[in-house]
Amino acid sequence: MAAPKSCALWSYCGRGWSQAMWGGQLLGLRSSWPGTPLSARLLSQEKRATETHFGFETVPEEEKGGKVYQVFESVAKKYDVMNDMMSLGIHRVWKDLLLWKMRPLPGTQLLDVAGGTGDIAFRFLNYVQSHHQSKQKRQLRAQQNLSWEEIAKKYQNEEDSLGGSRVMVCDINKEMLKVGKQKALAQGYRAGLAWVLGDAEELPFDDDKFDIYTIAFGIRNVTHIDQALQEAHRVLKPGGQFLCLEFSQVNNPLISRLYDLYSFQVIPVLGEVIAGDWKSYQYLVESIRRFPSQEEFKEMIEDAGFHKVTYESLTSGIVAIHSGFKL
Ligand SMILES: COc1cc(O)cc(C/C=C(\C)CC/C=C(\C)CC/C=C(\C)CC/C=C(\C)CC/C=C(\C)CC/C=C(\C)CC/C=C(\C)CC/C=C(\C)CC/C=C(\C)CCC=C(C)C)c1O
Ligand SMILES: C[S@@+](CC[C@H](N)C(=O)[O-])C[C@H]1O[C@@H](n2cnc3c(N)ncnc32)[C@H](O)[C@@H]1O
Repeated sequence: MAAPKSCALWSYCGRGWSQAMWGGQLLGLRSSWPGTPLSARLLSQEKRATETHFGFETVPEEEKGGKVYQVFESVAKKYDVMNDMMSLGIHRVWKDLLLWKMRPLPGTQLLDVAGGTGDIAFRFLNYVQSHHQSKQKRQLRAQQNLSWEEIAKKYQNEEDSLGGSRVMVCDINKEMLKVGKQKALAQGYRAGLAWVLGDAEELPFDDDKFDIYTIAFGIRNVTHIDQALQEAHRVLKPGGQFLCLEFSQVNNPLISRLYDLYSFQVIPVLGEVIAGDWKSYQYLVESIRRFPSQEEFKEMIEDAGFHKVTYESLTSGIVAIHSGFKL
């Protein structure tokens, strides 16, 4: 595996360890195993406290980042086609709905974390461009005395066609970003778009920098979700919005049974047949089941300091869009 050499991965391992030490001490105070020396008890509890989940597997915290990296390195090239096949295109509707909920204003600075192959960023650029163009058309119609040269000039300026809006795609995985950049090139996205390698738990940006932070199908894969939420809060400007699209909890028992059947019996098979990768798609469905419910995740967002936290369940709760504001 080509694990990222950036210090980001090392430093979050570092933080994971110190958090675990803290957790271990807390557990140590509460525990009461007779006959075991204190040092041994603390050591064993520290060890347990550094464990986390990778799907249904229990792994040491410091190993999760590398395992997640391997998954997305392995699926990167087939990622987009897999999503269309597995969801019968429904993931496109969910992503469109995220944009409709966002309703970016002219000049919006968006940070799309775990942005992968750029689906959210491209939708953002389409949205701001089409809204800016209709506004421009209205203005041009109002200015009857402009020459054709002046009109043509207005349409030619690519940067201007976005009304000052920009999107930064940030992802920890080089291969996902590589596919995203190739897609951008092929589909003609250039202006207002930047790609950066970075960890959601330790974002390489200053405080109070972005108007909107999005994370779509990304936060489930992060080792310390609370840390990623705090980072989201830090980099947003006051008044900025946090938006997260993620798998959630199905609220209808019949659909839930069908959903389980489809998830566990069909998805890994599709993963194997289309991407030659059963394990990564087994991880996908397991990680979905491990992710907190709508209400639990709402609380976590509030704990990170966000206000006016709400969510909307889509497709019977298969996914949900969470929103919060930094005040
Ligand atoms: C490695 O990590 C990852 C890799 C990735 O490629 C992607 C992600 C992140 C995910 C996204 C970006 C989103 C796109 C990906 C997905 C939606 C895949 C995950 C899918 C699920 C967890 C299952 C839910 C899927 C859907 C709601 C999409 C619609 C699918 C269907 C309606 C299935 C229809 C298929 C058949 C009828 C084929 C035959 C199936 C069987 C024999 C099995 C039994 C199935 C049924 C009885 C019907 C299936 C019923 C449901 C799925 C429930 C339907 C519920 C409603 C209509 C409300 C990543 O992290
Ligand atoms: C399922 S993909 C989602 C991609 C895209 N947002 C979409 O909706 O199609 C999950 C992405 O999260 C990224 N990721 C996982 N852990 C991360 C972390 N700690 N920091 C940043 N990105 C991460 C993966 O590399 C992958 O590209």
